[in-house]
Amino acid sequence: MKVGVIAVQGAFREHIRVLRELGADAVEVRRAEQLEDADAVIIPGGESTAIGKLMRTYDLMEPVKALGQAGKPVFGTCAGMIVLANRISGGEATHLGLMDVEVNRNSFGRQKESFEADLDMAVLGDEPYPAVFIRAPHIESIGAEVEVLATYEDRIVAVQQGNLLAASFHPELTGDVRLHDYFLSLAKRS
Ligand SMILES: NC(=O)CC[C@H](N)C(=O)O
Repeated sequence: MKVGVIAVQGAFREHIRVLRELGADAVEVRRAEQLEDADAVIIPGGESTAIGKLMRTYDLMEPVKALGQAGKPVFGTCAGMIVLANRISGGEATHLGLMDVEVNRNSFGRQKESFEADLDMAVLGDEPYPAVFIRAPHIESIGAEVEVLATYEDRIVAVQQGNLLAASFHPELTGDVRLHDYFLSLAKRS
């Protein structure tokens, strides 16, 4: 199982570490060729404007879009979720626009820069999932094909649309590998 992690900015090293711990062949992606035989892709957290700009500069937008449209799993965390969205509140220009969600970029920002919260996520079992939020976005609205996986204080913070997965928080920063494991299970099925 080869998983490409977009490695232009942000927390890509942490994703690579978790994926390798789970036995996946994780590779840092900075060139389109590195995505050629990828079974799945992760877009990490960081800063969405920077990630979007660098993905365009390195010609990574089209190949990632093509993988997602071909049914390969794509997981966006925090800024990566913003990069996946097809609407950004305030009318900002979108990036990949693959996922039918509207995101609010800095909904948990300023007053609460970062925090941890236990989330109920039925797809991960009964045990609460410890989520780390850092200047986190949330999902304001979703299309008909999108399933809510978790909410925090009535805000949607994790979603799935078939092969596409997105979370407001940073699953690569907690010791809990269940969400990466779930993502890899989607890749095995596809
Ligand atoms: N930790 C994060 O990835 C923060 C994302 C940030 N709010 C953005 O707009 O890109």
